[in-house]
Amino acid sequence: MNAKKTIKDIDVKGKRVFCRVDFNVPMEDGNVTDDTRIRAAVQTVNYLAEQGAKVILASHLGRPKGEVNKDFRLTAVGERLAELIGKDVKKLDSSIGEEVENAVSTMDEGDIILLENVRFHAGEEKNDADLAKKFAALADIFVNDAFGAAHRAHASTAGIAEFIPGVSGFLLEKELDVLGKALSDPERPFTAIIGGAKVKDKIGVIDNLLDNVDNLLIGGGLSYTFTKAQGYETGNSLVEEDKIELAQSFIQKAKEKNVNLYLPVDAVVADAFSAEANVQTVKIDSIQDGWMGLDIGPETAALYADVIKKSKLVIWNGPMGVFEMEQFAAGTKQVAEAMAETEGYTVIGGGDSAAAVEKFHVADKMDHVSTGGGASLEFMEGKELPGVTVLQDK
Ligand SMILES: Nc1ncnc2c1ncn2[C@@H]1O[C@H](COP(=O)(O)OP(=O)(O)O)[C@@H](O)[C@H]1O
Ligand SMILES: O=C(OP(=O)(O)O)[C@H](O)COP(=O)(O)O
Repeated sequence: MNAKKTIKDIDVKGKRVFCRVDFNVPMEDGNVTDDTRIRAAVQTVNYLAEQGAKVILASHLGRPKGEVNKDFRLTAVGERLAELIGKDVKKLDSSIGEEVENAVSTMDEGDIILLENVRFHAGEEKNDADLAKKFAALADIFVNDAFGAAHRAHASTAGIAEFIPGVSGFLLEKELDVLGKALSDPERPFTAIIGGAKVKDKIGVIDNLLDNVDNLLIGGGLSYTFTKAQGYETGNSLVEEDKIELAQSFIQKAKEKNVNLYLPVDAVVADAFSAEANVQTVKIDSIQDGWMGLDIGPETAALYADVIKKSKLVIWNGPMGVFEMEQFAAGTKQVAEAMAETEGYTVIGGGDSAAAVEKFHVADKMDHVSTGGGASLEFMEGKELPGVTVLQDK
């Protein structure tokens, strides 16, 4: 991938800048529970404002499926950003239309506006040209600093650059630099840990990882599709039925490639997806009807911790369990602590994984906490990231 122009390479003074950030942060009861991604954007936002740009920030939050949904408004995010930068952030209730055009037309140099969730428009995820054109009409320059969403070809991450010139922000530049260096000639043993709940997004990544890594550890919601592929029952656990065969083929490929593929040997199961559920620890071949796996078991966690501590490079994306609930947090905590202890170079990717290492107070022990989960995985696979491809070459 060619080096891309950054905000340092252009003059932004007096210009209207449409700056796409990834403020898709974990929320609970309308409050931001982890502000890692907001803090990660501060450098770019401050720089643009200090240079005298008119800063128009845009982000998605969650997956509201193209409709306005009050649970996915960016209001609390804007408030948190304002606290962090110590400047006013004018939060709007829409991302296109008259309110937005009027607000932009009265901006002074250094002013900051935060648009409403761009995914309230169905055209965003469809990369609709009309919507992209409307975003572009608000600004003179497109700055992409949304590394976490750079693997999405959406109207505000990619389409917009068809109409106005695009450059990268500091966060996007740093992520590409650090991840690129770690992976260009990986230190070995090289271990990848994949978990979380976005099974469809992540399972495909495994194919390419099997060409590169020495050890692959699978946990989280993703692991039960593999459990099923091993021929065991999974009760009510998260399983993508149409990916079972693919999981079987990965088990085979790992053998052929001499990759150590580690799958859970035990699980913490519950009779409901709830912090108050009844819970027990079972061997992986003994998940009963009516129970669901919500964390890796202690034997699995110990095994994974041991592999991590012996690795020279470890990348981790996706929690090992529903760590937000105390009863299902132990597996993720143990993996996080092993990551903190290993002498190997450690990279964490993903909004929830970053939140997990924050929660367990080990974020500062990691070599790099990436703001992108899917994005860092796709980058590691060597895939082009649409949000990067559209930017101007140096
Ligand atoms: N066994 C499981 N069943 C259901 N959800 C799970 C399970 N394990 C982890 N999760 C959930 O996965 C979510 C994170 O998944 P994902 O978005 O893929 O990770 P990231 O944001 O780090 O890329 C967490 O909110 C966690 O509660
Ligand atoms: O949280 C994100 O990705 P991640 O869970 O892979 O880290 C990004 O904001 C992208 O969100 P999306 O996966 O709904 O497109």
